[in-house]
Amino acid sequence: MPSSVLIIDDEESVAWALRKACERQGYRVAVSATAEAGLDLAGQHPPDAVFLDIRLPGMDGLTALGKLRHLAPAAAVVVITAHGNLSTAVKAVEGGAFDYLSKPFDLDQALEAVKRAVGRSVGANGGGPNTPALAVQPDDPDAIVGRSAAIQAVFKRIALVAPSDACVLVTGGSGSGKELVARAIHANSPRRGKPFLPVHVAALNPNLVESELFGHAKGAFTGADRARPGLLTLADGGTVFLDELADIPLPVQAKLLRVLERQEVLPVGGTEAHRVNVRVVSATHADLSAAVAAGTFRHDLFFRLNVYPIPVPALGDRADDIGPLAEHFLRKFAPGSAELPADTLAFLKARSWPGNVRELRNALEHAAIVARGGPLRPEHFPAPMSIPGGAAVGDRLAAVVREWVRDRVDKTGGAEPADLYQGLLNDVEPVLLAEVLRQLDGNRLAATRWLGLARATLRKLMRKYGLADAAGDGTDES
Ligand SMILES: Nc1ncnc2c1ncn2[C@@H]1O[C@H](COP(=O)(O)OP(=O)(O)OP(=O)(O)O)[C@@H](O)[C@H]1O
Repeated sequence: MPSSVLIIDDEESVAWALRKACERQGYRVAVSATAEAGLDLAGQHPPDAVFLDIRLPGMDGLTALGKLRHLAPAAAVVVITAHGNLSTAVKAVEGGAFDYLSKPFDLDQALEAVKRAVGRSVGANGGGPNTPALAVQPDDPDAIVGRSAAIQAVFKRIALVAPSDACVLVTGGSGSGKELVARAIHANSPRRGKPFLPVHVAALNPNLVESELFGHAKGAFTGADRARPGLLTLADGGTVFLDELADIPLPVQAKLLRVLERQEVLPVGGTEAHRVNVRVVSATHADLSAAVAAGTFRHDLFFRLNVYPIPVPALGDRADDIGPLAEHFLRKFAPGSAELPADTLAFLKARSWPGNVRELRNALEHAAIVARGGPLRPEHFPAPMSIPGGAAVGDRLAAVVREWVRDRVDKTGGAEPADLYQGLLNDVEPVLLAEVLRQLDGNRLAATRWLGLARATLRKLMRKYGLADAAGDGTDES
């Protein structure tokens, strides 16, 4: 008998598209626009999988989720949400949701989820009555503010991994919120009554990283006049957050691996290891796989720490979050006074944020001071910060491309932009060709190799951009 899918969503177009996609896969499909009707259907014919929207007229999806668990305990529920927050994601996982999709999603994603859902064994998901209650409230200083689809994907990953003991590697640019993510994992885990200890590896004296982490025995080195426990021991039962993972010296990496594999710590100069129970969440803005390839980071440790990756998107890639974040920070810096007019918000969305959310927060604090209680205007904001060597050149290029697109869109004055793709090439190609030719003293044959272009293509492009005369050296051209 074909597997059956129940779709509970009041958005007709979404329900229709899901139904068609599922029917094409050979599933039997029932649809309802309200939770109440959906529960009736589920009671009569318990489905194998359910798509359940959170925002519904009448009973909301999260309440319905609890009821579905009783009515159709074997059904795998894929929760769908638009503008969900961490609370929604955690509640969905707690309520036993099998998966979580944020709108807009593409149909392939949905089909992937439903395939896994109908194929799973009952009770295989991590949710259930033993998962902890939501620990981060919206007004909490550690609340992760945002409503973009990109940040909702982060909420989902936090919610799914929090109840376990798995090591998590949080990646993302400087100031993007990696430590907040680590705190949210701890706060929503069963370890939340125990310490959360952040270790900023880059800020530690390299000679002391080892004793900071593992502690030392009395007399281990000059000045060690008494034994001292390390951070891993102090965090026993809780979570250690290792920030700037790439900066951990190689010998310390070997020792850390031992802690993770055996759950025991050997203090510097000590002879006896003792057991600890810590969960490690780590973060990096560096490309750790490149560090592994270069031999500066142990691959076995990398795989051990990267059991569950959570990439935090750059602020420039989630401009929809800038409004809610700005309101959140202004409530702190200028409660009740500072106003953010629409054109200032548009300005904030269009500019680049190499320092991500931290830069936005600092810029708003600055602007609130300069505006002295009046509405915030673009001229009240400091220029985008430059991170010398901080952002990889690829990241800076990506930021510039984003700015270029926004600039083009703004310039159309509300009309639809045209030929963006060719426009960007027209701006970028001549710079690329001219720089390569300059570096090769105009040698076109070598330039075709560097660029990976056919000679005829290079010749055509040079003519197009008026580079032929300037760069010609006659070495290889007829
Ligand atoms: N989504 C968010 N909502 C609210 N505040 C945020 C958010 N993301 C980041 N912040 C704030 O921005 C600042 C920087 O965040 P955080 O320290 O978590 O970033 P990070 O990626 O760990 O930075 P670094 O790479 O420098 O270690 C903090 O003050 C944090 O509270």
